[in-house]
Amino acid sequence: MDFSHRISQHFEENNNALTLSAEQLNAPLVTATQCLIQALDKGNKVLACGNGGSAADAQHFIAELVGRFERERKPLPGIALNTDTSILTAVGNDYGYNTVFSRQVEALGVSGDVLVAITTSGNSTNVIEAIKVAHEKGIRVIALSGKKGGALNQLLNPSDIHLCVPHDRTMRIQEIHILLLHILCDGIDLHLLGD
Ligand SMILES: O=C(CO)[C@@H](O)[C@H](O)[C@H](O)[C@H](O)COP(=O)(O)O
Ligand SMILES: [Zn+2]
Repeated sequence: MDFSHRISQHFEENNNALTLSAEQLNAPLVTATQCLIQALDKGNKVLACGNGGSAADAQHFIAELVGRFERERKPLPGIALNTDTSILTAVGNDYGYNTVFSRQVEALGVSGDVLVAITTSGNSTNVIEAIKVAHEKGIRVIALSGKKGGALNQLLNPSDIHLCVPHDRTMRIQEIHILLLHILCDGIDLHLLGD
């Protein structure tokens, strides 16, 4: 078994995906950074959700808002919708798994908030349902996806922001999603604290 060759292939594939993402996602990342800054400056909050690895990414991002990123600053308001097991099990059990995020957007979201919706396929129904409720409530959506965006292409509004990683493998998409979220954190800190 040639592990060494396979490992090299992972690095090379990641590198190629990263180069393409840098070319394609700079402009939407600027818009996403401005969207978050605008909401936070007005006192609004950030909601985030995703499944599996994307659930980890959502809570990682929110921890960097509420806690801190690289430098000391005030805590920023955000809630990861995939972290409360009582809500997830009650809503999942009583209303179905497809509603576990949308019901929380309904309960917690207000106009002017931002929903960071993370799905590598663009097709997870519970994330899609959360986006639909966000639209109903005047909540702007920053969607992180891959695999050409899936159902998000039909669903997102012109005022939403789509950060679609140009790759088809879930792991490569997730690796770049965490970079994108760190770039957004850095943009917020740059606005609040300067260079
Ligand atoms: O992390 C991984 C695979 O790398 C998995 O846990 C993965 O996140 C799960 O299969 C998710 O359910 C995939 O959902 P999505 O990205 O298509 O919305
Ligand atoms: Zn993963």
